[in-house]
Amino acid sequence: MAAEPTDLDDLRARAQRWLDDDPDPASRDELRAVLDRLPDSAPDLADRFAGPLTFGTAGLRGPLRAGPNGMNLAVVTQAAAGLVGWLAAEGATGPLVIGYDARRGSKEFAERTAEVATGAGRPALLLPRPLPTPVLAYAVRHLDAAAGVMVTASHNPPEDNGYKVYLGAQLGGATGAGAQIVPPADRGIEAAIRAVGPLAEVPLGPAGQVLGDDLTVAYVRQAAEVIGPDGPRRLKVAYTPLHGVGAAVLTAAFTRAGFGVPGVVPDQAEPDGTFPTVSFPNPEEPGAVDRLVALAESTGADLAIANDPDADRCAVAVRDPGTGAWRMLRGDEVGALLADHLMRRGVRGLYATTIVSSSLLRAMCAARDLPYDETLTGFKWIVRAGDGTDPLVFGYEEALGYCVAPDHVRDKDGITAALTVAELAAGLKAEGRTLTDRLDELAAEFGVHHTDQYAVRVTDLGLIADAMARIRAATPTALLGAPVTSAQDLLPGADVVILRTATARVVIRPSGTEPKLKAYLEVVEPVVDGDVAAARGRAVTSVAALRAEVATALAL
Ligand SMILES: O=P([O-])(O)O[C@H]1O[C@H](COP(=O)(O)O)[C@@H](O)[C@H](O)[C@H]1O
Ligand SMILES: [Mg+2]
Repeated sequence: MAAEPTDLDDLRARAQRWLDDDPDPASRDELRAVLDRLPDSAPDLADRFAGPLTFGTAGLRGPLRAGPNGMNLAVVTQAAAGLVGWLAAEGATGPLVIGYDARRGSKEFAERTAEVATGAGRPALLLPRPLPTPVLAYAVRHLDAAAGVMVTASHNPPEDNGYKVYLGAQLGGATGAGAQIVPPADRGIEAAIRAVGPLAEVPLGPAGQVLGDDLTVAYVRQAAEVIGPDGPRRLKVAYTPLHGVGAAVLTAAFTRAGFGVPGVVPDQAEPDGTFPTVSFPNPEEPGAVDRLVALAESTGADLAIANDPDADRCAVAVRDPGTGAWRMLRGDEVGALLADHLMRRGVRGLYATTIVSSSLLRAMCAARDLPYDETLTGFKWIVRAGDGTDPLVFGYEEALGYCVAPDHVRDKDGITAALTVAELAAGLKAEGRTLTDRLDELAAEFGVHHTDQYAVRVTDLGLIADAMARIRAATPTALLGAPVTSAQDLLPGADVVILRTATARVVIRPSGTEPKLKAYLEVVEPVVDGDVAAARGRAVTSVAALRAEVATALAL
C-alpha cells in the first residue's frame, strides 16, 4: 500500500533524523539514495523504519542495510552502547568478550562493539579471527566475562547479519552462565538500546585486546575430552563447514580426540560470507549438503557431517541401508541417538528438548527413569530447562542443535556434537553396525517417531500473521481422519499453536530468525511383530498426508 502524504512526510523526517545521526558514510549514502527515489521507494523506506530489530530466537538478526530495521554500524553502535550501559546499571563487572563469523560486516561490527565497550570503561576481549559461535559461548564461561557478543547470522542468507548476546555468571546465574539472554534481560537491554542518545555522543575507546590462540586451544582440548578417552576411533568422515568457520576447530578437535582428519569439501572449506556454492547456507535446506554427500560417496566415508556457517549446528548424513543412497538424519534422529548414547554411558541428570521436537526423548526418559523437560524453541531456553533439582546433562532441538556438555558450552555446539556422533558411529562400526541399526533398535523399543517440518518462506511477514490467525479462527478438528484431542494456544506467552490426535502432533509457529512459518509434524507408529521397516513405511505415508493437510489448513 502506498504511504499517505502525511505518513510519507513523517517517514521522510524520521529517515532524515536517522541519516543525520548515522556514523557510517556508506549507509548514509545508501539511505540518501532511497530518500531520493521517493515516493517510489516508500515501501522500501517504510520497511527499513518499521521498527528496531528485537531479540528473537537467537539475538538480533536482519538484512544488512541502512536504517533501524537492518544490521549496520549505527544499529550495532546503539546495540553495543545499550548493552554495556545495561551491564553497568546491573552491576556486572569484568570484560565483554566478542566473537564474529566471516560474513560481510561481522568483523567491523565486532570491532565497533569493542570500541563502545572500552569507551564506556569496560575491557573488551576480541576473538582473534572468525570462529565458531560455541567458542564464543565457551569464552564467556571460561574467561568469567560479564557478557559476550557473537556477530553472526548463522545459517541465514548472505544478505543478513546478526548479534547474539550472552551473559556471564554474575547476571546469568547458575544455569544461564554463558547462555544467550532471555526475558527480562533481553527486554531490559532493548530498553537500554532505545534510550541511547545521539550516536555522535557515544564514546569510543581503543579497539580492545585481541585474544591469543590459547583460548581456541583450551576450547579444543576440553571439546575432545567430552567423549570417552579410549573408545574405537576407526571412522572415515566427510565434512563441510558450508563456507562458514567450523573447519579449523572441528579438524583440531577430531585429531586431538584421536580420529583421523575428516575429508573436507574443498570449495566450501574456507570461510566465505558470500556462500558461493549454496543457495541457502543452511544444512536444513534442500541441496545444501549435495557436495558433502558427493564427497562422502566418492571417498567411501562412513559418515557425513555438516556444520552450519557459525558451527553451532551439526547435520549428519548416513548411507541408507535399504536404498544405498545417502540420507540426512533429522535433528530428532540425531538427538535421540546422542541421548541414547549418553544414557548407555551412564550419564544421569536432566535430558531436555523443545516443544517442537520429537516426543521420543520423553518416552526414552520415562522408560529409563531419567528426569526430562521440554521448553520453548531455542537453546536460550533449553539450557535453562528443569526446576533446578537435576543438572542438565543433555539438550537438543530438532533444528540440528545439540548440547552434549552443558558445562563446557551452555549453548548448542556443532563441534562437540560432531565428535560425539563420531564416537558413537566408530563404536558401532567396531561391532559391524551403523547409526541406522541403532535407530532401528530405538524404533523397535519405542515405536517409530517420524518427524518432518513444513516451512514456508515469505517476503511479506503479514502473510505469516494471517496464516496464524487463520489456524486460530478455523482450528482443524481432525487430522489424518482422527479427532484432534487437544488444541493448545500458547498465546500470549508464545505465538505457538499445538494440535494433537492419538498418534499425530502438529506444532505451528513463526520462525524467530527468518521470515518463515514453520509447522513441526510428528506421527508415532507402533512396530508390529518386530517389523521396523513396515512401521517406517506407514509413518512416512502418514506424515506425508499430514503435511498436505497442514499445508491446506495454513493456505500459505
Ligand atoms: O541461527 P542458529 O543456528 O543460532 O539457530 C537459531 O535458530 C533456530 C531456529 O529458530 P527459529 O525457528 O525461530 O528460526 C533455533 O532453533 C535455535 O535455537 C537458534 O539458536
Ligand atoms: Mg548457527
